Amino acid sequence: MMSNTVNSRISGFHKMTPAERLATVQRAVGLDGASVEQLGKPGSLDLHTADHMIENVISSISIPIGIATNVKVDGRDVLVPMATEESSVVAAVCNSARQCYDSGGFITSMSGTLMIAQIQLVGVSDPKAARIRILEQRDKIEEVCNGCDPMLVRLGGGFRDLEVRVIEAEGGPMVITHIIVDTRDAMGANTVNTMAERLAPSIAEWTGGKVYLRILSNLADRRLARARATWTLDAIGGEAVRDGMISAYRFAAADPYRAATHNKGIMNGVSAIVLATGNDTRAVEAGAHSFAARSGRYTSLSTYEVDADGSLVGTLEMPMPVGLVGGATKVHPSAQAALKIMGVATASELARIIAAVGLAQNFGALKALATVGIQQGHMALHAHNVAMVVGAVGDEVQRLAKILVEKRQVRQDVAAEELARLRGEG
Ligand SMILES: CC(C)(COP(=O)([O-])OP(=O)([O-])OC[C@H]1O[C@@H](n2cnc3c(N)ncnc32)[C@H](O)[C@@H]1OP(=O)([O-])[O-])[C@@H](O)C(=O)NCCC(=O)NCCSC(=O)C[C@@](C)(O)CC(=O)[O-]
Ligand SMILES: NC(=O)C1=CN([C@@H]2O[C@H](COP(=O)(O)OP(=O)(O)OC[C@H]3O[C@@H](n4cnc5c(N)ncnc54)[C@H](OP(=O)(O)O)[C@@H]3O)[C@@H](O)[C@H]2O)C=CC1
Repeated sequence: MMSNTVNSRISGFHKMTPAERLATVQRAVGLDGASVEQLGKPGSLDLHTADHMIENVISSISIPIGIATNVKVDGRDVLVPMATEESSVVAAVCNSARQCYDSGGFITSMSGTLMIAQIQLVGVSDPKAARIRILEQRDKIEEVCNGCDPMLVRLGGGFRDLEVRVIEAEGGPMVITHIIVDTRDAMGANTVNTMAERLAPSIAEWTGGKVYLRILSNLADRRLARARATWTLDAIGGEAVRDGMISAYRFAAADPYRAATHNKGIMNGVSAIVLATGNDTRAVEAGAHSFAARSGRYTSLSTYEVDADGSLVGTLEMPMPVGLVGGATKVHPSAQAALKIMGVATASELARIIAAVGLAQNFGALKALATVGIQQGHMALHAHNVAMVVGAVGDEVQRLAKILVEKRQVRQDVAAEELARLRGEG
């Protein structure tokens, strides 16, 4: 990890103004003036940069970046930037991380930074022999792949392994070659796609078949990020809360209808950091859901158990193909600033923080669901959005949201009536 030492335990951070929060983060991590200025601009992506990122640009949309406090990962406090449009997501992470801070925070690990590219071969009469013929060429394949990206090889990455599978598909067997590549600090899609395209003509030549697709697999199961945390009974409020949360997990483990929502909750945290760092949200989401279905039955990405002391232990394991270079990560100035706030030096460190936050997010939702219900906390924060939808401005937003929460009626019709009353029109 990079060397900035930070204390993520910041009580009442949510009560500050955005400018005060930015100043607090600046002080906490020693953020440079240019990054502070960048994050402080009203719209933080200039049109020139935007115009070179994607096609047909007319503007850019701003999504709020919130800071998750109280997060400790592998003994290091970290302030985590999260880009999300959904209220209560950031608050939930702060609250969950606070409850495991004193029991060690999050312990994380990573299986590696390996990505898989697939080459699809059809039209071979002897697919089993074709498979062996491709495997015989391992040295040649390694040479071709590494020849595509000498820079990556210099950085310690490059070709690592070869797998060839014969799959039964409609219309006959297909021979699917997997090249497994260490892409280091890049997510690696472009890197491995180049290798697969370069290799494809040789595969056709060695086998006499026809190659169609040459593309990475988003089921990045050689790039798993893992996190675990312990929540003591004192921290979470007793056995009944713990047992309710375990039951909630077991529900998700057993039922795909529930697992989809359970995993959506995990992705609230995961996608928010992936987006804040300019990484590919769709790639991580596709990996998460395909990994959740790897046994043939869609299930929970996280687990919850009771340890020998009676505490609640949560774990999360999921593909985390994110990078610090490549794609938009280096291009988007806010993504660069987000990385500086976290003080990460490698893609693996980023992936591990994301896994920790995914677990925190899941814990927060399960705890609310197993106790008071999701609406109490979520709707209290969502009330601000409802207030703005009906036209509240300035301090009306806070005042109207408070009235809606007190009335336990966070609804637009009620908000409109109450706003009129506030303005003395009703
Ligand atoms: C919302 C809370 C945190 C309130 O929880 P609370 O216990 O009422 O909070 P509190 O006022 O006692 O404050 C405790 C701490 O929470 C944090 N906190 C408290 N308020 C804020 C705030 N405004 N902004 C930032 N942080 C906040 C903060 O860390 C604070 O400590 P302090 O700083 O005061 O020392 C809680 O009810 C919660 O975690 N709820 C879950 C919310 C959630 O999961 N939202 C996601 C959207 S719903 C969804 O999409 C997914 C879902 C639910 O369907 C997934 C699933 O089904 O599994
Ligand atoms: N299905 C999917 O998910 C797909 C996703 N994508 C997109 O691909 C992009 C990501 O591809 P990616 O390959 O990461 O991007 P890039 O090709 O932009 O960047 C990777 C390259 O950066 C260079 N590099 C510099 N420093 C490092 C380092 N420390 N570690 C590793 N590489 C380094 C490498 O060599 P060199 O300098 O020689 O290039 C490497 O090949 C994203 O935008 C994603 O949206 C694209 C297609 C499909």
